[in-house]
Amino acid sequence: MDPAKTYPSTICHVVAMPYPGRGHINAMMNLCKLLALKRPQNILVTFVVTEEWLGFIGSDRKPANFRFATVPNVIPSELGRAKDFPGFVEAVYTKMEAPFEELLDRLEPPVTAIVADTYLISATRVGNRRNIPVASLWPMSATVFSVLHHFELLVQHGHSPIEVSEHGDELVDYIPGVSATRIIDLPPVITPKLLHRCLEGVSLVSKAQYLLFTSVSTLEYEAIDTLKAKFPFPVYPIGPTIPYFELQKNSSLTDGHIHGVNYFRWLDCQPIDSVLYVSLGSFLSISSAQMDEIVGGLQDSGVRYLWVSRGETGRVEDTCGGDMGLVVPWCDQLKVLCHPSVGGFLTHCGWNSTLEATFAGVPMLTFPIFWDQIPNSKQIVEDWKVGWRVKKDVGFENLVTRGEISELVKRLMDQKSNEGNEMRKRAKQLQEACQGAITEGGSSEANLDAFIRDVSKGHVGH
Ligand SMILES: O=c1ccn([C@@H]2O[C@H](COP(=O)(O)OP(=O)(O)O[C@H]3O[C@H](CO)[C@@H](O)[C@H](O)[C@H]3O)[C@@H](O)[C@H]2O)c(=O)[nH]1
Repeated sequence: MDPAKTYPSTICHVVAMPYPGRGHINAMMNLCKLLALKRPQNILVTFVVTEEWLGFIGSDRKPANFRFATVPNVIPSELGRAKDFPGFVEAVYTKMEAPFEELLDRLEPPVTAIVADTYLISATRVGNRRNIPVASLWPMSATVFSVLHHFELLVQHGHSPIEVSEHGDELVDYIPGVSATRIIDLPPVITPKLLHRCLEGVSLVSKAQYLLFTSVSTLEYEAIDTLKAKFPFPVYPIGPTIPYFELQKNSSLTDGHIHGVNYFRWLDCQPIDSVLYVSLGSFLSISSAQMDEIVGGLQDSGVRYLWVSRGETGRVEDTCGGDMGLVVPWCDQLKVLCHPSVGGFLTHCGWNSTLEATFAGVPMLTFPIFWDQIPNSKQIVEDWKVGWRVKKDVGFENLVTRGEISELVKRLMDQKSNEGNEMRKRAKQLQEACQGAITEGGSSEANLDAFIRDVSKGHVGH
């Protein structure tokens, strides 16, 4: 669709505003592509990012009725964002409203609905002021949403603020829809100001007209059901918001080239379920001493691995390398996880990675680093029982040793072990639940259709 073209006023124009971070943008992008693909004639999606982010994603494949629009770089650069995370969040909360509103003034055709990341409170405010319906997209688990939505309960029980080093093992069993969780497995308070900002985003959901979850209803049935009962508007789990609809697009022979290596071809040559995929996130990194233990543990295990390592690629390559492993700076993660040779995932438990591994039926070793990754790890290990913890006590300095890592990796990848087989069986069950949700008549598919029907009311062809 040509941005300069005029569109019929009857077209349903959805403006999407993601939070400017990879995990958030990916989820919003996948939702928007699905919306556009489902109604190629009746929906136009305008996806709003900063000029810097357009440089990163502007050349991505997209449907014809999906276009980008930009706001100026009013926030600190993505490159080095982790250096002052609180400052970055503050800028997102305070600097994006005016340029977003100015952009809306210029956009044609008139905007029918805004889909905004829950953390983008400015987009909700602008929508409210202009009487445009807002769908708040929560990019993390419904469980984490429930914890934050009921944060007052933690305060009432004396569990926040709290000294985690002394009370970390106390159980929180009063958050509606959330299974009993140790304090140490809840999202940690990074700074009081950040917590305040985050709670502000969650509380502003009450001013939206829809709440969308990137999750799947069967994965978090109780949390989602409780929240459905709380809000007077539709709550739609539409996940997993991962690019499953692009899985068939390229064959592994033409795809997968990076730095002169074709990692898909390498995977094709490995035995089934033999490769551990390692990715510990793009944003915050672990200490170099811990990294050395992981590298050593992997080598000692004798297990094959494909490691996505940003920043430290050279260092990891120098130490790893060899026939057993491949180190790349980036890969097509969902496709890698779905490759038959991949039998395990050492993950930082970002929510998208968690959904992707679940969709692919791959058991996990969890190494959460911060925020929602910690409860995600708990959910993977204790609730779904599709993984084991590598890092047990996030926030404490003690290293997980190479010996511990090597043992866990060997145990996970041992195709003959009973406990491993039990876990693989459960991973396949969750995989079926995820894949069922997106097939015709599945829960997420039905929710997405209902959402499209709701927002396109009054527009032709809904
Ligand atoms: O080589 C790679 C590495 C990553 N990815 C993709 O990048 C995304 C990463 O997302 P996620 O796993 O959620 O990690 P983060 O980028 O760290 O996500 C941030 O955003 C998430 C969603 O809000 C939160 O759950 C995390 O804690 C937060 O760090 C996923 O879709 C991956 O498939 C690739 O495609 N190739």
